[in-house]
Formats: sequence, structure tokens, C-alpha cells
Amino acid sequence: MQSDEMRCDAIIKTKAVSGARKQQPIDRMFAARFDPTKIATNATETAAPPVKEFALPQKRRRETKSDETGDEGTSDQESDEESDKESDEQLDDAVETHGETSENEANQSETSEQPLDTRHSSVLNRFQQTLSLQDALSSSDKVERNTEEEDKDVSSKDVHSLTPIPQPARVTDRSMRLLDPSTYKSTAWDTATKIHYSSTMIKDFNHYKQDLDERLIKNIISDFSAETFPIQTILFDTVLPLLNSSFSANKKRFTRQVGDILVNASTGSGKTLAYAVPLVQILRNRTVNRVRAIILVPTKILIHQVYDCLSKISQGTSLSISMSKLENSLKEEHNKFLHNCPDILIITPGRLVDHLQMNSFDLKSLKFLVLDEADRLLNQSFQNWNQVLFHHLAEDKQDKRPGNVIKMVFSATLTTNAEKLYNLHLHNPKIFLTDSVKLYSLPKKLQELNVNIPTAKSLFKPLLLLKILHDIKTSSSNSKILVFVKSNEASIRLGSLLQAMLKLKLIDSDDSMFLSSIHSNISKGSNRKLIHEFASSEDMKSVLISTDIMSRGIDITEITHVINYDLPISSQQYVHRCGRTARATTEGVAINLLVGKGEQRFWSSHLDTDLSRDVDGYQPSAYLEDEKLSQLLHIESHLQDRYKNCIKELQSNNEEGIK
Ligand SMILES: Nc1ncnc2c1ncn2[C@@H]1O[C@H](COP(=O)(O)OP(=O)(O)OP(=O)(O)O)[C@@H](O)[C@H]1O
Repeated sequence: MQSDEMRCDAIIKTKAVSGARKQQPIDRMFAARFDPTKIATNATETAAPPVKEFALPQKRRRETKSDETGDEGTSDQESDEESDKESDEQLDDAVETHGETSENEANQSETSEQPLDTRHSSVLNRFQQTLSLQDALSSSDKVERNTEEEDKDVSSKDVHSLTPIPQPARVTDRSMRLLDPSTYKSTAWDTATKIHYSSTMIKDFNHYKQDLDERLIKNIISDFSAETFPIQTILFDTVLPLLNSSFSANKKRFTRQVGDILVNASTGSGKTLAYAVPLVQILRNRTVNRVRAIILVPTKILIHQVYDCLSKISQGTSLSISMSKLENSLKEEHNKFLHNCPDILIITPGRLVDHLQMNSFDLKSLKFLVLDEADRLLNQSFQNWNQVLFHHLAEDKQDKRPGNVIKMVFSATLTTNAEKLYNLHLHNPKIFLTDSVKLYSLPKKLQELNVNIPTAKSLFKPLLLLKILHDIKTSSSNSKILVFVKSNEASIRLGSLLQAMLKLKLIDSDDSMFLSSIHSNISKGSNRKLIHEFASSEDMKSVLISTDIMSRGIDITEITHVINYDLPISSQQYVHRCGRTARATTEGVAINLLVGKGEQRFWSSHLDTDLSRDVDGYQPSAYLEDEKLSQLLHIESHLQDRYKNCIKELQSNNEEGIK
């Protein structure tokens, strides 16, 4: 018995000083501290197998200790404290554990060589101290033996049966759900107030005498018209009174009461004026020039358009309106803004990033951030403009709370992508939608006509286009036609081929047709000149072939026809292309050349499904009824030969040009 007792005692005590490395598999509710000396005496009575657990051999312990001091340079004192701390924990665990490891058997012989009481006196003294402290504790502080038994039972069951303890059901905490990226990002969109409006909402501008400065009304009526467009009506009815009252109540914090504004309105519906009027109304009386409104647009052509609109309606005010001219050097513009800070700045995102990084101006006084053609802006990184802008806003604005700047997000094809909208940090957003069930609405007076071309005739598509252009000119003399193709190369090729066919008189056509094509092989300045000539050409007999660079926002109200020579790739692109005509409540025609069943299916199943049309507007129809269409598609053989020769001539000219 003696040896058992000694053994057991030895193991426990060596455990006490060893830093056993294994973690106990079972958590311990260890309440009243146990007295090892008691166990040693009990061991003989209960005849429980001696606990052999995690006792590192004294010899190894000494090595471990020297390793620590050698390698890590920890002081003896520190490593001692560490190992003592571990030993306490291990000791607690060891008493509860019934596992055995062969490693410990090998340890026993080494540890029995030295007298026990001298080596572990510090640990045993500490236990005596804790025992005396516990004696001093009131009885209530001690846990009854039986709960300990329960713990032990549970733990022992746990070790042997290895069945997991039944856990309580997980509480799905809503706040935790919101932390899931896939949900919280859509919160802003989900919680936004949706305000539907009808396309019949038209009012006289004089109706807004209470909300708009009279100079402003006078400018609008003289430069635009006396009547509002629906999107302007709904915004002037809902947002303008709120803006005026919040601004007069608290000029510093008015933005928060108003919240952010998102508008999904069809092309040519007057969105520019819809956001320009509130800006001028609120900022018209400011005295010191500071950047108070930034209007972001995706293309340079749009900058000029928005600038013209703002300049017209802000006449008579001292507002400084400036546009970033990409043709100017950045340094030049930087100095200009440093010395003459604009109140309203119209700029592309990339250029804004440049100026923010050069500190051309600060955003301390910014009150409005307008995104025109917002889906385009949010779809392209433009030098990571979003992060750079919001970083500078966070730095410059003294009022750090959400809603310190009113964001006005406008598009005819507003994105519903919550992730993209999330990056705008919307505050109390209101979304203005037409009353249609579908996402994109087409202008009320837009007529869509489809030309179904059999695949066998696809080779003669350019010739068929020329015939259609001829027909349009014949039927409406003042026509201005914008032809969309899919790429720069297509624009160059088609333009050259049409001009060659006109020159060779392939069809009896009025060759005064002003024909030009926009593409990136000529300079931006030349492109802009072509657009200007196209927009201002007196004889109105003009055809412009372009890529989608002309599809966004370009406001040339005299365009009578848009021809999708190559189909757009998305319904958004379709809306923007067709939206170059039928603007500002004028009539317009969009003609779609659909080659083969594939393109016909694509148009009906991909492009048409997202579109809504005014109930009393036009529905898509065939460009020609069948008989006339077959006449159009019929190409006499001699004409086919001349057409093929024309192509060969062009190809040889191109090859010569390349040589
Ligand atoms: N109240 C109005 N009365 C008459 N003309 C207007 C009015 N509001 C805007 N316009 C004109 O309507 C045309 C289209 O306006 P605007 O370019 O703002 O449309 P939009 O909705 O921005 O189109 P897009 O989506 O293609 O950019 C412009 O020529 C503008 O001058």
C-alpha cells in the first residue's frame, strides 16, 4: 500500500510541478479546492486506479525550463511563474481525470528518486494557504460535494460515452442577421420610401411661386417651358418644400431632414432640370464661394449639357458654376479651382479623384452630391472614385453623422444592385418611380419598329440599311437619324461602305445625305465637332453612325430616328439608345434590324421583358407589313453584283491604305 500511496502521491505532486502540455478533454467545474494529501490517504480506501496524468519527468521538466530560459531569454522567475500557473491548472484537472498515458508510467521511476517534500514545498505551501483561506470562507461560498459529484458524473460520462452534451437551440438574433453581408447591404434599399408618380403629372411652373425664387421661375419659363415634366412635378411637390423648410430651420443640418433621393425616370424626361432647380433654389443666396454641390456625370459630352442647363436657370444669382474641362490640363484646372472655388461643380468621377488628391478644393461645405446616369457611374470604378470621395468627405466634413450630404441619384435605368447603392451610404432614401411594374419605362411617344431580316440576307444588311435610310428621307424630309453599331470598327466600316454605295449610286438616293461616323480613330475634338454638326445641321438631312458613346444622356431633341443596326447587349443600353429620340414629349422612332430567329428571340426575351410602355403610348410593331418587307428584302441580281464589287473595292482600298 505504501508504494501505491507513494506512487499516487508522487504522480500528483510531480504533476503539480510539471507543465503537462496536453489539454484536458473535459471542462471542469471545480469548486472547493481539494487537498492532495487527502487523496493520497483516500487512494488506499477507494482503490480507484491511481491517476497517472500528464506528469512530465522531473528531468525533462528541468530541460524544458532551461530551453525556455536559453531560447526565449525569459527570466527564470517568469518561466517559473508560468510553469507554476500551468501546474495549478493541471493539478486541478488531474484529480478529475481518469485517463492514463504510458508517458506517465515512464515518468514515475525518475521522480521517485528524490525526497518529495523538499522539491515541492512551494506548491504544497500554497495549497495549505488556499486551504486555510477556504476555511475562512463562509459555508455558502462552498459548493456542496454532491454538485461536484454531478459534475464529475457528467464529465466522466462525457469522457467515456463521447456523446455530445445537448446544446440549447441557437438564437437567431436579428442584429446578428444584419451583420451578414448579403443582407445588411440591401437594407438601405429595402427600407427606402418608394414614391410612385404618374406620367400625367404636369403643372405650371407658376404653381411653385411659394417654393421657387421668382427669378428662377422666370429663367425656367424663358429657357425651357411654362410646364413641368412629371418627374419635375413629383420632386417639386415632395422634396422642394422639405428642402426649403429644413434649410430655413437649420442651414447646417438641413440635409439630414431631407434624406437622399433616387430617381428612375425615362430618357428625355427632364431629369437634369429636376435636380438642377432644387440646387439653385437652395444655394442661390450663399455669399462665400465654396464647393456646395458636385454633379458627377460619366462622359465629357454630358458635362457641357448639364453646365448649359445650370447656367441658364441660375442667371441673376451670384452662384459660381464651373465644369471640369478635360481638355484643360489638370494643373491649370487645379490652380483655377484653388483661386476661384465654384459653388456647383460639374465633373467626371476620374477627374474628381485627381482634384481631391491634389487638394484643389475641400468638401467641408458640400451639401449636395448628384449622380447623373448613376448606374453607369456605379458600374465603373473610374479610379475608385466612390471610396476616394467618401474618404475625403469623412475627413473634411465636421458633421460626421450619416445624412450630412444629400445624395441625388438619377438614371433612366437605376440600378437595383443593393451592393452598389450600399456604397453610396444612403440615409433615409426616397425612391421615385413611374407607376409601371417593370424596371425601365420608355418615352411615351417612342415608336419601336422591327425589321426581321432572314439570315440568308445578312450579307446585304448595309444595303438594306441604305434602302431604309432612303425610305425615311423620302417620307420625312426633316429627318435626323442616329445609327448605333456595336464597335468602333463597325462604325468605320459601315460609314465607309455607305459612303461608297452613295457615291456609286447603288440606289437612287438623295446624295445630300450628310453621312458621318463617330469612332475612336479620330480625335475627341473631331468627334465633338461631328456631333455638333449633326445636332445643328440646318438641312436636317443627316445621318450619324455611332457607338454607344452617344447613347447616354446626349440631348439632341431633333433626332427623329434611332436605328439599332447592331442590337444592344442589354435592356439598359436599349433604353438609353432609343432614348436619344422621342425626348421632351416629342415623337420619335426606333428601328431594330433583327437578323435571323436568334436576334428576334433576343429582342423579345431579353430586351423587351424589362421594358414598360405607356398604356396610351405605342406598342412595338413591324417596320413594314409583309408585302412591303419582301420588296425591301428583294435585291435584284445586278444590284447584288454592284454591291459585292463595292465591298471588294473598299477592301482593296483598305489593303492599299495598310501597305
Ligand atoms: N419642363 C420642361 N419643359 C420643356 N422642356 C424641358 C423641360 N425639362 C426638360 N426639358 C428639355 O427636355 C430635354 C431632355 O431633358 P434631359 O436631358 O434633362 O432629360 P433626361 O431625363 O436627363 O434624359 P436622359 O435620361 O437621356 O439623360 C432637354 O432638351 C431639356 O431642355
